[in-house]
Amino acid sequence: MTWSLSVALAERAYPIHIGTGLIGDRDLYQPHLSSSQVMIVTNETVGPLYRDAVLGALEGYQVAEVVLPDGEQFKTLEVWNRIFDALLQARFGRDCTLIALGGGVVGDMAGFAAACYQRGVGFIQVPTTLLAQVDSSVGGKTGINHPAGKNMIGAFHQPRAVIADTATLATLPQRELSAGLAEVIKYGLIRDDAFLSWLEAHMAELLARDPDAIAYVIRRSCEIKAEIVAADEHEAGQRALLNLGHTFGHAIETASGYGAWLHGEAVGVGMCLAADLSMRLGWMTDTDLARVRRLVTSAGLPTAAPADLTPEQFMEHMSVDKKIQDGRLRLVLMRYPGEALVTADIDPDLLYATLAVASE
Ligand SMILES: NC(=O)c1ccc[n+]([C@@H]2O[C@H](COP(=O)([O-])OP(=O)(O)OC[C@H]3O[C@@H](n4cnc5c(N)ncnc54)[C@H](O)[C@@H]3O)[C@@H](O)[C@H]2O)c1
Ligand SMILES: O=C(O)C(=O)C[C@@H](O)[C@H](O)[C@H](O)COP(=O)(O)O
Ligand SMILES: [Zn+2]
Repeated sequence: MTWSLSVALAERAYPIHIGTGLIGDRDLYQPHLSSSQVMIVTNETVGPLYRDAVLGALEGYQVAEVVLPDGEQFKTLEVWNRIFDALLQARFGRDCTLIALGGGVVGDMAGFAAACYQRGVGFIQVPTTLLAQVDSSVGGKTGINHPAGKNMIGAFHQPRAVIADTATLATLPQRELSAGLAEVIKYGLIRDDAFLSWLEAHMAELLARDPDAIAYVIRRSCEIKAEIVAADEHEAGQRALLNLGHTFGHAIETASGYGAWLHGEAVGVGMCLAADLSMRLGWMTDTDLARVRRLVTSAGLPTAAPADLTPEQFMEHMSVDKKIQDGRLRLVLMRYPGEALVTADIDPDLLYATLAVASE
């Protein structure tokens, strides 16, 4: 069974295909290739597993490949530049197409390279992690990290298509599966209490990789993300809700120097901290907070920040958050599980109180 949905962005609308065995389906790629020149951007883990399937779909095309080192710590300017070296070495022109084959790190870097190469070329997302299939391959946020902050250098550049082959998840390590579930939980918390209840009831099936359960959460997550992106492509408003847990989570990732914490793990902790602060503000109840923490735990994710990250260090890292306006920190918090909001109206003492218990 294949589901296809569309990200409704007028002349830049694009399909998201979700199903098993899609990675080798020539018909899904062909309409989105601008010429015979195709560059596969992958990493040293995913390339050996799935490049042949992609190559099978591209017979007759002039295909080149660039293989990046694997890990969040390599989402850097220096490593990103290797994509341009490869494109120039292959003498690829403005009508080439990039294929991002891998998780969110490869997708963000390849997408940003596509945004910049010769001032912009097309790219196709072929996400191979749960996190990338439910979140990072959709919506056109691309970029790289800076030592001082996550995703600090980047561009909005939408893919031409997303081809999410759920069969690729068979080789994904369990820790990475859990990391992907953090972003899935996020969608429930920001706008779908029924989905949240469904996740509570089916977490064991998801962790056991039941194919129907996995396909359902990818589809529902992509539906929610596609709807939000279509309404607010450049994050002028409601798209910021997709950042629930990320101001705290990005601080954890940056403080740890990238890589020790998976993005999804940091976001899981971040959502617990957002729930804690929402409770201190009198919005959520302690029952709601316990529910959020229980769900995050049930997905195999941590709920506590590193013990050596002080509130002052947290604040320092959070002070470069991209949602800051007029020098004021804005956070995504929750009125209750299933309804999030963005607010700058944050009592510093309550925020400090949340950060002071972050590692508990
Ligand atoms: N652009 C966005 O909207 C967006 C959204 C969420 C996250 N992100 C970014 O995505 C990144 C996290 O993505 P991620 O969680 O996919 O991490 P990742 O890209 O590092 O992939 C996780 C690990 O799984 C391996 N892997 C990938 N697919 C595999 C497979 N099928 N089988 C076996 N191993 C496989 C990778 O090599 C890597 O070691 C972060 O940099 C985050 O900032 C971006
Ligand atoms: O697509 C979005 O918008 C998101 O915020 C999705 C997030 O899960 C993702 O981690 C994103 O890269 C964070 O964006 P940033 O602007 O805070 O770097
Ligand atoms: Zn994220």
